[in-house]
Amino acid sequence: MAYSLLERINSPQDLKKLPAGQLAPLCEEIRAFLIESVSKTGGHLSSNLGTIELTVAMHRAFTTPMDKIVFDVGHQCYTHKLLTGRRQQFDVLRKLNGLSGFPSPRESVHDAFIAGHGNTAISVAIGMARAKKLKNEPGKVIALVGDGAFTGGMVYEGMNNIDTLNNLIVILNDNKMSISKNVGSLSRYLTVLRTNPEYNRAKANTETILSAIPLLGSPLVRALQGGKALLRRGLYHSTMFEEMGFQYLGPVDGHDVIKLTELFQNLHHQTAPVFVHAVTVKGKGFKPAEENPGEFHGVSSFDPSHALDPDVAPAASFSTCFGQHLEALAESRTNVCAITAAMKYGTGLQYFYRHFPDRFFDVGMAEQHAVTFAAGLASQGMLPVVAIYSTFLQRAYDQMIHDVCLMDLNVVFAVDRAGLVPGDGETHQGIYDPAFFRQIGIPVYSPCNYAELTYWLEYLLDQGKGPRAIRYARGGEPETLSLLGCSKQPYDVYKAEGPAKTAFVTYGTLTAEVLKAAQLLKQQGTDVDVYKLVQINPLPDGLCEELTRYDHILFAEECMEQGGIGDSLGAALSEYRWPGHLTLRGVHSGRAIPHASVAELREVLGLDASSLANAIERD
Ligand SMILES: Cc1ncc(C[n+]2csc(CCOP(=O)(O)OP(=O)(O)O)c2C)c(N)n1
Ligand SMILES: CC(=O)[C@@H](O)[C@H](O)COP(=O)(O)O
Ligand SMILES: [Mg+2]
Repeated sequence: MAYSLLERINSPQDLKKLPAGQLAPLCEEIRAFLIESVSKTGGHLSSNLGTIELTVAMHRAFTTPMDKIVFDVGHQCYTHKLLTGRRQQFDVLRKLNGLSGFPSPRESVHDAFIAGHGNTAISVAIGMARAKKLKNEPGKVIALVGDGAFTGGMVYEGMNNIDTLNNLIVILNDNKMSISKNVGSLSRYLTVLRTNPEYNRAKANTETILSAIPLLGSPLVRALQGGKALLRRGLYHSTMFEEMGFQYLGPVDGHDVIKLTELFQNLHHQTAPVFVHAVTVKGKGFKPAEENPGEFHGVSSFDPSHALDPDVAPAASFSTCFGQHLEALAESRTNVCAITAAMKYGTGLQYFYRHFPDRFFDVGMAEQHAVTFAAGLASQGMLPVVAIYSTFLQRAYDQMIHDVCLMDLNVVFAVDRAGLVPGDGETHQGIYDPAFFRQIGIPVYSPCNYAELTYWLEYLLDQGKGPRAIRYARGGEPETLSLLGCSKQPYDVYKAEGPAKTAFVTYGTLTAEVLKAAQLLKQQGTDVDVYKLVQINPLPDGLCEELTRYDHILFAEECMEQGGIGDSLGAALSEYRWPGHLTLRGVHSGRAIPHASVAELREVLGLDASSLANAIERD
């Protein structure tokens, strides 16, 4: 398809030169381009289709990089990237050395701040706006935040600190969706704002009447927004956002690019922090995505003419295996509850939800609350299973210590996306949890295939006591690991044919690479025994004694090396005054992990079979 207008936009300045009458046609071209391109590369689709007009209007009314546009989560930044000179890179979206799927200041001066985890944009924007004030710098800071992101507590911490920053603009992109339908009282409140005529009519009239009076209008409007809450409340229902110090404008049509542009251009005269409530449709303009925005939130490549069938069962994966087995276990274990932080389908909990809706809790993008909520449940005898991606669990570090461990409460952490993940890049890697669980003292189990996940999940529910974690990779089990069957012991040894003075030690799906490395070494005449751990913290009893018989041990893990499980093995072996040589292979801090396939990431990090085999040869 020809994109005659879009091809004329190679910088934000080009957009400003476009006649106003061509803005809506440009948005349609962007929409068609995104459907065509993302259907080939995969990526985030429905969120980006829903923010095209908002983004065009922002770049029409504001001037980056002087004005800062801060995206919350950042998965909806594709139009922003198209308008800032990166159209030609979309064929390598989320690919090694290609375009990131999230904002990245390393990629462009127009990307104000990195993003990937939600609820951060308002805090970032306040910091930037305050810095502009302190440095007496011109320019606005605009935070684009979704309604799903508004279910996270940090958003309220930020709004509590907006003070009188009249260079701050928060745009709420309200599409009633998180990844699945948005949840909680905030979502219900936004529905009132969208539909209650009191907010719609009274607000618009009051603002229009008052700001139409040139001099009197603005001081009076200022007074309404400022301390004169009683006066304001006498005039109309004030919104939660006004009570926090914003001038609230909305709800406005988030797809009317002309009106949005006019609104944003008027904000150059703002006298207070402004909150724009935009209403959009997630998946706008692509019928299958409009009808099923959750299915099209994150997509792999697909044929746009044959939309995904939402009733088709998801492919087998660790998440599906976890979700289906937890559902089965919960039948007789009536104290088991399941908690997700806005990732019902991502964690496979849709099965539990359909069977036990009363014991299922989607708390929104609120991982800290999820963990402490679980602690509250456990303190009263329930057995909560908290299913959170490794990367998102990072933000509940204190809650795990303070609210779960100090009282030794019965909480099971189901840590999904544990290890390297493709596509999402540096903000989403599941590489820190073994180190922080080890530091906190939470037992961790790492099944390498579905059979082990099934066995050890049941074990942890029935035998475990206090906080405990089971972690598993994104996607499906490697064929070679499925063939290993289920290790019902804390660790297993796969002996070489001949006597071995070298051992590989590893856990999880990286075992597939390690077994391949052992094969490569065998072909070169070197026998290596392979130890596969399931219980990784604390190290299993008897492991260290057994390992002291080797001269050389290579420990490989798809996690941070510093503080990782290899570290704990090193410490344990030194207590045995083991004279041998330990080689650690993991992820090193300070190394940005690019967006790429897991196989490519393992090569980049030296965790692929040949690198591991060479590590033995070399050392
Ligand atoms: C802290 C955190 N938890 C969970 C996620 C996973 N996640 C990515 S996008 C998303 C939903 C975002 O909804 P919203 O902010 O409304 O944006 P929309 O996709 O509707 O445009 C979630 C839960 C995340 N990125 N960060
Ligand atoms: C943007 C975001 O954080 C989520 O959409 C995340 O990309 C989901 O990851 P999975 O694709 O592994 O479920
Ligand atoms: Mg949303």
